[in-house]
Amino acid sequence: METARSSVIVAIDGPSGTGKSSTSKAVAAKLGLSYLDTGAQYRAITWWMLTNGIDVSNPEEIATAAAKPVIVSGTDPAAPTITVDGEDASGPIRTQEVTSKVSAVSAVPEVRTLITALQRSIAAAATGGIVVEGRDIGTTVLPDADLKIFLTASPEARAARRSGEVKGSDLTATREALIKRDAADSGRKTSPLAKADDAVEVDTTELTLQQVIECVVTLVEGKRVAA
Ligand SMILES: Nc1ncnc2c1ncn2[C@@H]1O[C@H](COP(=O)(O)OP(=O)(O)OP(=O)(O)O)[C@@H](O)[C@H]1O
Ligand SMILES: Nc1ccn([C@H]2C[C@H](O)[C@@H](COP(=O)(O)O)O2)c(=O)n1
Repeated sequence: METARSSVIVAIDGPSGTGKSSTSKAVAAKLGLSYLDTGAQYRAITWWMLTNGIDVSNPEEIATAAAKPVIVSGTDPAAPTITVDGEDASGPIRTQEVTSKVSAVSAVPEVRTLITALQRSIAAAATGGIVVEGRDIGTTVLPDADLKIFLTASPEARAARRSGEVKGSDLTATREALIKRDAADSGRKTSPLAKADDAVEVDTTELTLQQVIECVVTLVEGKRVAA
């Protein structure tokens, strides 16, 4: 007999610009789930390091400072928030400077241990279910997630999407920057960007955002009704 499950944990991973945030937020809002942007947490710790004079080219210095900032994520998909030591960090974490340094900071094992523990505690507290998006959610953070999705798209499509967000941006430079960041995120030793063996891969290159959202909603609904 099929029974409705009260909560579901969804892990959505993939490279930069594949649509993880847009899709995860929309799916969570539509299904009444919480939402966690784990990239925002790595950006937040990177921003704290930069504003506190930490040399982000020095992994030992990063490791020593990693436990100092207090990072708090709000999980309402309609208004996700992120604060560092009580200060709203949602704007500063999106600067070019943070984007260019976040891969180096997030590769430090001590940083990953702390942020992973934070992510697991947030997921455990979300008793109504949650969509968690990032790079290592299905492989490392929540290996027992009910549903794992790995979004992909061609570098050209991803660069075009990102360029569309910033007026006058250079498409080639945008493409090179995201390929470089993906290579760093995939090549690090500790919990690299990777598809979990049991993840469903969705290539979004030729899909509209609405089509991706509908596809993921269908997959989640399938999991919400337990066999
Ligand atoms: N299928 C799609 N078709 C067209 N545009 C899309 C699609 N999916 C997402 N976008 C757009 O692409 C941009 C990047 O999407 P989004 O921020 O959700 O990606 P992401 O995977 O979370 O990226 P990052 O990992 O860098 O944060 C946004 O402007 C979004 O509206
Ligand atoms: N689970 C995660 C999420 C993010 N990161 C790192 C690697 C990304 O380049 C960076 C920023 O993420 P974005 O905001 O672009 O989604 O954070 C990670 O290592 N693990």
